[in-house]
Amino acid sequence: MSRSSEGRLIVISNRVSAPKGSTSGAQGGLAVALAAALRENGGIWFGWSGEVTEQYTGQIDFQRNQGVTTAVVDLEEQDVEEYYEGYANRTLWPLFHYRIDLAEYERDFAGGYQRTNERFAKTVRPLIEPDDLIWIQDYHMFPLGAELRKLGCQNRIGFFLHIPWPPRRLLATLPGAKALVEAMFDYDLLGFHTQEWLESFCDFAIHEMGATIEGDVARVGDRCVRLLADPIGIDAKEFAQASAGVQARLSYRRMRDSADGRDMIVGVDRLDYSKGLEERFSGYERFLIEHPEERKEVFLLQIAPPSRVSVETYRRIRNSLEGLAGRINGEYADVDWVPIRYVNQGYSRDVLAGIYRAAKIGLVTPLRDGMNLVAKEYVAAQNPEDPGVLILSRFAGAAEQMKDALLINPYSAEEISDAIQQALRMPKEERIARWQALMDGVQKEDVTWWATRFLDSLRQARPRIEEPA
Ligand SMILES: O=P(O)(O)OC[C@H]1O[C@H](O[C@H]2O[C@H](CO)[C@@H](O)[C@H](O)[C@H]2O)[C@H](O)[C@@H](O)[C@@H]1O
Ligand SMILES: O=c1ccn([C@@H]2O[C@H](COP(=O)(O)OP(=O)(O)O)[C@@H](O)[C@H]2O)c(=O)[nH]1
Repeated sequence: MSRSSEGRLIVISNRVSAPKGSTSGAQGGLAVALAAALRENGGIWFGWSGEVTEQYTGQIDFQRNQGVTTAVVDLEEQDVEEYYEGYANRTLWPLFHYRIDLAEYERDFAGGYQRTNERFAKTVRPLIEPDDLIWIQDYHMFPLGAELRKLGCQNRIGFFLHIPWPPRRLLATLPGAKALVEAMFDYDLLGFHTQEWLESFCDFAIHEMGATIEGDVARVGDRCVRLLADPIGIDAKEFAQASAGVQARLSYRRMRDSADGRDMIVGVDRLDYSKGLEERFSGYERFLIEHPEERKEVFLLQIAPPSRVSVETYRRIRNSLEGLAGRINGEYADVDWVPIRYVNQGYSRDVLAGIYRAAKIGLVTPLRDGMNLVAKEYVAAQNPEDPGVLILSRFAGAAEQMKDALLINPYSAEEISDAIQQALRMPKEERIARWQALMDGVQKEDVTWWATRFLDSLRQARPRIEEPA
């Protein structure tokens, strides 16, 4: 990453993980990526501590860990309910994943979201120095840039969206959609994982707000913002190393022993309705029905740690998935074989690396996903001489880069079933050729490439000039 002499990097995101070494805990890929960028540039990572306090004080807890300074604040119960669980995860998350049937439009959520973003802005503002580069992450914080501007912040501010941008007609159902997009013109740079999400943003801006697009700049009246499609990657080198480490070797051996000669198919996802887990199980069941001769030759290991458990839709998906796994196992299992091993526990990425490597197939079938880092980790963990096959949803952001996977429509049980059969029968030469092409991409377009492209582009933005009072 090209280090700038210009100033520090201030990263702001809802979740802040103290980096304890990228593969030592069950931290997501985003946390790893941001920690790497901060180590490189120096600076501060600000956000919510994940803790609840009786009354918001704005008191910051600073910590320094492995070259990264984190600065976190506690939120009030009401903030958590309205901002995180409410507007972020009951309104925006379903809407941006094309599930308006699940999206809840409540004034209290919108109000709490705005209030919490104002609180974040006031709290972080005194930490910002004139030369700092500010990088705000994700849908929890759309209005934060505008709030910082109101507090006189003239720094270059970039925003990166980690989830899809929905089609215009869907976004138009959100009360206050225009104001939300309007606020995005206070940023200097907007980053999306894919060209598709970027074009959907432009479509809304053009047709609902009268914007014009000139090259990579969107303009509404006298306000403009630069746009960048910048797919996030993983730390491929480190992940490949981790998959040769002790933890990974142990988990690889454990899985091979317990597989007892059968082929393992693996899925690893937060327990989230966007990940298409029910459709995945149904596709796998279709495979068992269409290929009875394969029944005892394979099994599906689905790792699905619970996520956002205080939100009702997440409790529902957990119940329905348990029911579905139980029914499929009840119907097809024998005394010496169960078709699905369904695990609600999270594992460290070292352990996951060994599990990925032991799996003949990586089954990644989200109905919509901003990127999906698991798809990239699965590829990075494979044995180059005998790699497994990645089956990937066309509707994951990762599909724009990973064309050598077996790309499927996750809504079609038949396509999932056919792809499983094709992967199991795939000759070794084809597996190696596909894997090599995928691995080249995962290595080249890694997490450093992602952060560097974004930050270089942000640095090129013209600094804003203080308006005369
Ligand atoms: O913080 P949580 O509410 O527990 O959720 C975990 C993260 O989920 C989302 O991840 C997204 O970012 C990934 C990295 O860019 C991407 O690969 C994936 O497709 C997205 O769903 C969310 O956007 C993060 O903010 C959350 O921390
Ligand atoms: O038990 C688990 C399950 C997942 N992950 C990590 O969580 C991240 C999930 O990222 P992805 O982009 O696939 O989906 P998200 O959960 O962010 O929507 C990946 O780095 C996984 O390795 C983990 O560390 N332990």
